[in-house]
Order: sequence, then C-alpha cells, then structure tokens
Amino acid sequence: MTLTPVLAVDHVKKVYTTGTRHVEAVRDLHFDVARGELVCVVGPSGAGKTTLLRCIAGLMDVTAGEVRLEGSAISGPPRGMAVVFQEYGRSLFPWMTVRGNVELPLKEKKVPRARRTVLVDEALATVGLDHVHDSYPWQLSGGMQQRVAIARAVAYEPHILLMDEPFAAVDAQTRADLEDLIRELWARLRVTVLFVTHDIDEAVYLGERVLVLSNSPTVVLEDVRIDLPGERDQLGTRALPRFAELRAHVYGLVQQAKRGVRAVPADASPAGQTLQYERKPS
Ligand SMILES: Nc1ncnc2c1ncn2[C@@H]1O[C@H](COP(=O)(O)OP(=O)(O)OP(=O)(O)O)[C@@H](O)[C@H]1O
Repeated sequence: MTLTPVLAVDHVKKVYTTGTRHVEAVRDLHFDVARGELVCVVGPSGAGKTTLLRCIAGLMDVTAGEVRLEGSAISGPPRGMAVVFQEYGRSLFPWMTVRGNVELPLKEKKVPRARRTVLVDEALATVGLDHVHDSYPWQLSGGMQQRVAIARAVAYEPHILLMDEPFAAVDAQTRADLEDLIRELWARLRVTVLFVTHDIDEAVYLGERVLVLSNSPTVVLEDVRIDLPGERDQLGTRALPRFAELRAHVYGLVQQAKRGVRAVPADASPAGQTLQYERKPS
C-alpha cells in the first residue's frame, strides 16, 4: 500500500511575469514529504527557495504543476499549515501581547476560548516562554521573538510547518538553541517540517533529508538522505565523521549548483544516499 504523502510538490513551475518580462524562477520541482519527516531545503542565493515556499503556502499561484497537501490541491493558504518567516519583527503585531499574538490565528480558526487558553499556555511553555505572556514583542530579544513566532505556529496544531530561514537574523548561540528546539518539537509533536536555510551545517544537523536545489530556473539537484543518529546534539553530532562527510557532500552540490549544474548522475553521489525523482522532459 502506498501512503499519500503529507506534501506533494508535483512538477511545479513558476514564471514571474511583470509587463512583458518573464522570469522563470522555478523550472520543474518534484518531491514528496511523508508524514512526520523533517526535510531541509538548501540552494544558492536566488535558487527559488522562497518562491517554492510561497507556492507551497498558497501565497502565490504556480505556473504549471501542482502542490497537494494531504492529497488536496492547494489554491490558497491551507488550514493545516503554519509558516514561520525570517522576519520575526514583522510577523508579530507590536500592539499585541505575546499571548495575543499566539492566540490570534486560533481565533481566526474559531477555536473555542477555553481550548485557546490551553493551546497558548502549552505552546509558550514548550518554547520556554511561560513567563512573558503579558509582555509585548518589542520588550523581548530577537531570539525570544522568534520563539513567540514558533509558539504561534505550534499552538495552531499544524499538519505541516514551513520555515523560511527562521534563524537567519539571530546570533549563533541563540540559533543553536533554536535548532535544538525545532528538533525537540518535531520529535515530540511528530509534526511534518519543511525548513529552508542558507546554512549547509544547519540543514545537515536538522534534517532527515536535505533537498539541494539547482540555480534558478530551479530543479532538485539531489535529495540527500541524512543517516545520522536521531538523537542529535550540537557538539557530539557535529563532531561525527559522518556529519563531516554529509556536510562536504552537500557543500559540493551547492558549489555545483552555483556553476549551473542541473543533474547529478546517481553513481556520482558516494556520500549521500540519493533519492532519484523521475523528471518530465523540459
Ligand atoms: N516578484 C518577482 N518578480 C520577478 N522575479 C522574481 C520575483 N521574486 C523572485 N524573483 C526571481 O526568482 C528567482 C528566485 O528567487 P527567490 O527569492 O525565490 O530565491 P531564494 O533562493 O529564496 O533566494 P535567497 O536565498 O537569496 O533568499 C530569482 O532569480 C529572483 O530574482
């Protein structure tokens, strides 16, 4: 029996059209994400990572192909999805308390008040912020604000969590803490996560798979299985020889992507256990 993937990105193409100008940002992206997977996406700057995420989040139409969430085609922001963006400063409402920010999407989802209280309390405790319910976002550090954004996504009880470079604007120590928080939440809540990052080390540390995108117009250059132990910690995991191999492998792929390479033969991938996808001829 074949299980329906939570997320199916089915030969997606995206062309931006401004007046008479056409920019083919994404050529043919094709991959599935199974329930409970944590999949990272890396690629050179301008590879189309944000474009892909916006298409998946239903924030923009695809030019061809289809994105399906639990078997249904996406044609607008789907209810079972939560998104955490890089700009936490802009994603939180400064005139609302932390509690108000986390509760807002639940009100929009028409969750009854008593249930909302439980969900907000649990989510804030989960991200270690149960002492700042009544603070305003601008009274918190950047890392704390990003925790509020994560709590808001978690409280929503999404089937899939999309994250677009969520830690790019925080310092290295906070970033490491937030990475561990995501692994911990993912393991505990069994939520499916698609995580876009510029950072190759972060992708290998976090992911069960790393999708390496080619340069724009984008295809999946390689889908690398990250066969590191499930229990990860910043010092031990990053010191493993296998971590170094996978990191070097993904780094090499990103360098190839920058040079315009769009296809890697399966047998040229000794370090990663590549998953191959059938491509439509373009
Ligand atoms: N609104 C737009 N109109 C026209 N072209 C666009 C638009 N948005 C993005 N592009 C182009 O699409 C391509 C992919 O951009 P996108 O922002 O998705 O890449 P990215 O991988 O997220 O980049 P970065 O890593 O630098 O954030 C780029 O060539 C970009 O110039």
